[in-house]
Amino acid sequence: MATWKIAPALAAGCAAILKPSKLASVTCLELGEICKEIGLPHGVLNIVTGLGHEAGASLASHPDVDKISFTGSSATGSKIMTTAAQLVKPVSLELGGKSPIVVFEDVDLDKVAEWTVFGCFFTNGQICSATSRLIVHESIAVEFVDKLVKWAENIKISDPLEEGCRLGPIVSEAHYKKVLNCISSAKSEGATILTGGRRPEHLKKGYFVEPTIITDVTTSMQIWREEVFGPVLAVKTFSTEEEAINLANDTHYGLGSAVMSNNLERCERLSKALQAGIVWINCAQPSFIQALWGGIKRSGFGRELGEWGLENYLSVKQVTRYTSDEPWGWYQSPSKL
Ligand SMILES: NC(=O)c1ccc[n+]([C@@H]2O[C@H](COP(=O)([O-])OP(=O)(O)OC[C@H]3O[C@@H](n4cnc5c(N)ncnc54)[C@H](O)[C@@H]3O)[C@@H](O)[C@H]2O)c1
Ligand SMILES: NCCCC=O
Repeated sequence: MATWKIAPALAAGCAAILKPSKLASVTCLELGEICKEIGLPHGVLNIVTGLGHEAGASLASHPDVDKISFTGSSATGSKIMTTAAQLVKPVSLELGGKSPIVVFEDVDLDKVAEWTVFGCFFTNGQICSATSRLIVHESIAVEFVDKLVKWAENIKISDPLEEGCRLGPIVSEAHYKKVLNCISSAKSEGATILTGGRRPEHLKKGYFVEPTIITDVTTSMQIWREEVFGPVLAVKTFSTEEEAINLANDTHYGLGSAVMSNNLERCERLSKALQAGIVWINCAQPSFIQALWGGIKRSGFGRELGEWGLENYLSVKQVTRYTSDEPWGWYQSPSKL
């Protein structure tokens, strides 16, 4: 995702400093090597590794950094915005989400089961736009959720270097514990873990969590409201389109959303009604370099990718040249007195 920022920044003529996550610095350093190989002039792209509260915070508050483009959690985004405000520094923020996937009763259940599983469990749910809140029509809920459980239990969980792996480990020990904690809080609040919720039996080490589906969820539960950033799907049912929209929008996030229905007029209505920066119709997660990316509400602001991504690093300047031979004439000339 670093290239979502670096490519348009360099194309717009800016020099850039990339500060990767401490958990994912190596690929960014490799990107630096590639830039050297292709002859990018020294100093145009600078990569500073380090801890967020040290390296990240220092960059955010540095008077020579003219613009901050941040991808990360809403909590850190808020800190960065506070820091940047001191110097009236522009920011664009790509933050967290708790994205809904709304499934109507007229769909092909198997096709939509695969999209639902992919939308939430792809890269272990460690995607900002993971469609982690399933809102399914009550008339198909039992059959659909039953299928989801079968799809989830069929996912190959293994060392990501193993052939056919579709779910690897969580990024760190701390995050692994956070994911398990979210699941146990849901349980203690009265939700039901239909499948998953623990380490797979065949993997004795590594931060693996089985794909998890949770029902009997209420809208006040943490599992419905807060981002897990792990392979955890929370399920609620609806009876009318209006109820589905209200459930989908009842969140302080607004990044992704998906609607699954064979009625394209209904999809169109929902794509307008859903309060999110991204709407997928009859799919979830495919993203394209030409199509804008970004959220509303606490998922942030600003858009990356496509021509919108370039605008983050451009500043429009007004230049006015006076072309008339006539004087301006607002004041009376003293020579005429
Ligand atoms: N909207 C998007 O496009 C998008 C994409 C990917 C991830 N995300 C979000 O990112 C989060 C997961 O990533 P994470 O765990 O790395 O997030 P994080 O907020 O913990 O860290 C993100 C970055 O901020 C830095 N940082 C931490 N404290 C800082 C501070 N005080 N000042 C400046 N920088 C600081 C970290 O070092 C890291 O590089 C999730 O919430 C996810 O939804 C959003
Ligand atoms: N497919 C893009 C995902 C970006 C957020 O994590």
